[in-house]
Amino acid sequence: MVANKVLTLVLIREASRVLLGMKKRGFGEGRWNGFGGKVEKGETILQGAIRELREESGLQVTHLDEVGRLMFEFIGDPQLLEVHVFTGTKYTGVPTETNEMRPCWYAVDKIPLKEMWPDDKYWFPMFLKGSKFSGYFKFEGHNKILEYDLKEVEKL
Ligand SMILES: CCc1c(NC)nc(N)nc1N1CCCCC1
Repeated sequence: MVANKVLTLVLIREASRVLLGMKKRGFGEGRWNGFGGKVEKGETILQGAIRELREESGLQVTHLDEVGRLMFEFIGDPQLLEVHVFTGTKYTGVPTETNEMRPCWYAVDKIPLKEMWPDDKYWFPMFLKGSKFSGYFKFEGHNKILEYDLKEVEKL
């Protein structure tokens, strides 16, 4: 039995814009996404989210709210990915390009969904509405969703 791989995804939001990063290498390269990655031993999921945001964007936050939980299965890979999605509005620092990510603010009505992971077009509207959401996506490769379910929830 292979344990889930726990990952974080942080979306920093201001009134009418969201901070995304262009992934410059590795998993998800060439796609806009929030900031995040693996949770390391000895840190909580929230601490991992705060760390990845700082490492990948230069922004520091003291508080994040968990707004979503997404499970991903990739056909042929026994390890499920468990992504904890967070949002925050209060930060210090300025978005800074790193060797992982090139940050850019996007207006909420101009989110580049076609240049993002295919699942985003399903849950991003829930994120923008301020809903909490929980979902599962079965991928074949990195571009094809074979099946999914997704629902808005009162409580994660
Ligand atoms: C699990 C992959 C993934 C994905 N779908 C497949 N969709 C989005 N938006 N982000 C993802 N992560 C966010 C955590 C860090 C890795 C990439």
